[in-house]
Amino acid sequence: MSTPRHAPLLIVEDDLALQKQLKWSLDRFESVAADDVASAVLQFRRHGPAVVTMDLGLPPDQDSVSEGFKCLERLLELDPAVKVIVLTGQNDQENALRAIRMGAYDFLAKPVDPDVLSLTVERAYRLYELQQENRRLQLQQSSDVFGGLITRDAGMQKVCRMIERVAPSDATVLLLGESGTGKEVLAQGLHDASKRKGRFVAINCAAIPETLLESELFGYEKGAFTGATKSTLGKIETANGGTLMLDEIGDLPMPLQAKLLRFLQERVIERVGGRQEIPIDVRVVGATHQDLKARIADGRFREDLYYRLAEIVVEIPPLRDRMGDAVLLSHAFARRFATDMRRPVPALAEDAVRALETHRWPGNVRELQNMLKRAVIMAEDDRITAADLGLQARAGSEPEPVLDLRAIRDEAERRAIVTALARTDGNIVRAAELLGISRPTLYDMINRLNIK
Ligand SMILES: Nc1ncnc2c1ncn2[C@@H]1O[C@H](COP(=O)(O)OP(=O)(O)OP(=O)(O)O)[C@@H](O)[C@H]1O
Repeated sequence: MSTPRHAPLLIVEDDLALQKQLKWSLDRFESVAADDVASAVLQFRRHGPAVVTMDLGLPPDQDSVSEGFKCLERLLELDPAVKVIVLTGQNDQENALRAIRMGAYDFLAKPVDPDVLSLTVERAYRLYELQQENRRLQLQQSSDVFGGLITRDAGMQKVCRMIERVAPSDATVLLLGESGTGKEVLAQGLHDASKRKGRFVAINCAAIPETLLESELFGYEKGAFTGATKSTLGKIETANGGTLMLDEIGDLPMPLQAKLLRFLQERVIERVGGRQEIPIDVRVVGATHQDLKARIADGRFREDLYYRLAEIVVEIPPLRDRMGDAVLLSHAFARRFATDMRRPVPALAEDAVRALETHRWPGNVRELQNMLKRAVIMAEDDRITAADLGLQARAGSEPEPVLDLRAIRDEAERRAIVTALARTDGNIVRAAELLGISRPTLYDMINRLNIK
């Protein structure tokens, strides 16, 4: 195995002859040396070693182990991932174990067998590298592709993985989800993960008057209409080489739907008032909260355009269906807004948590974000209450979510048994088979759960 380029071996040994010997027997590893705590810390800061071999008896008190333990503590403080191999005296089991308890990777008794030492160092390097790689992968997974998107919900995480998977392709993606569910965040994430060189450009088709939308999208030539004093690029051309997000595409007027379809088929545009066809390489992401199938049935959306846009359809779950996310997001937003406002980060009071868990979130994450901003401003004594959120706990309006695991388990078991019995028309033997349990166990459960 070769030495990792950026992380040398640090040898801490005050006996210079021994230091030399160690360096020599470990010469296949790039190494630096130190002979006391101060120089070890200095070398550590300078070189960021992956592995350290260390004598416990260091000056000024070579006969005790106090300096050695001090050194071990300091190095692990600087990098808890570093692998320290402690070299102890013969029969010094107690100190060896103490070092391991403090976080040392391994110990060897002096005089050290060079082959054993070399092997131990190599193993330490391998472990260090694996842990680094692991950390790198974890960071990548929770990377900023989604610009700080927060979720622990399985459905939403599936959406993120799906976006990451389709990102490198050129497929047109249609994001379906209620307002405020994070469609724009996901479209931007798709662009970032695609590594396309051009820009991410978003246009809200519902927010621009129909008369202006065509020139917004396709651009115009000088003199195309009154006020067109110079040629201007449209959003499609601006996004050339990148990604174009057509938000609220369900609201695109019919004449523009025809023009967009032509663009998606031929990948060329003509600016308003222009005659030249301009080839464009752009990844298109459509997004809408509308039911496009219903709009097709009503004759308000072109079916052929739908199939051009819907190469990949991603359905984004509304916030009320994301388990635990409302409270998770609330903590995150409380932290963010309080930090921005240079105020202490408030805690969520119990009635606030309950109200957050039961609210229906018609405006999804955007609604929650606004609510938390207001609450951080309103909150007194570092606590956000349901009243600060403007969510009065409505007595009896929603049942409180059950958190009792036994009750949840009983309910799930009851449902499975009732379903199995229904499927097998009350046949206990077949129901037990279906459930993967024995017949007596099924009888016991039927009794315990009081299933009639
Ligand atoms: N999971 C999330 N974690 C953190 N912030 C989020 C998350 N989802 C959305 N947001 C934030 O909520 C706001 C609304 O998100 P976004 O604009 O992406 O929603 P949208 O679905 O595109 O809304 P609309 O349909 O109304 O355009 C943004 O400020 C966004 O940063």
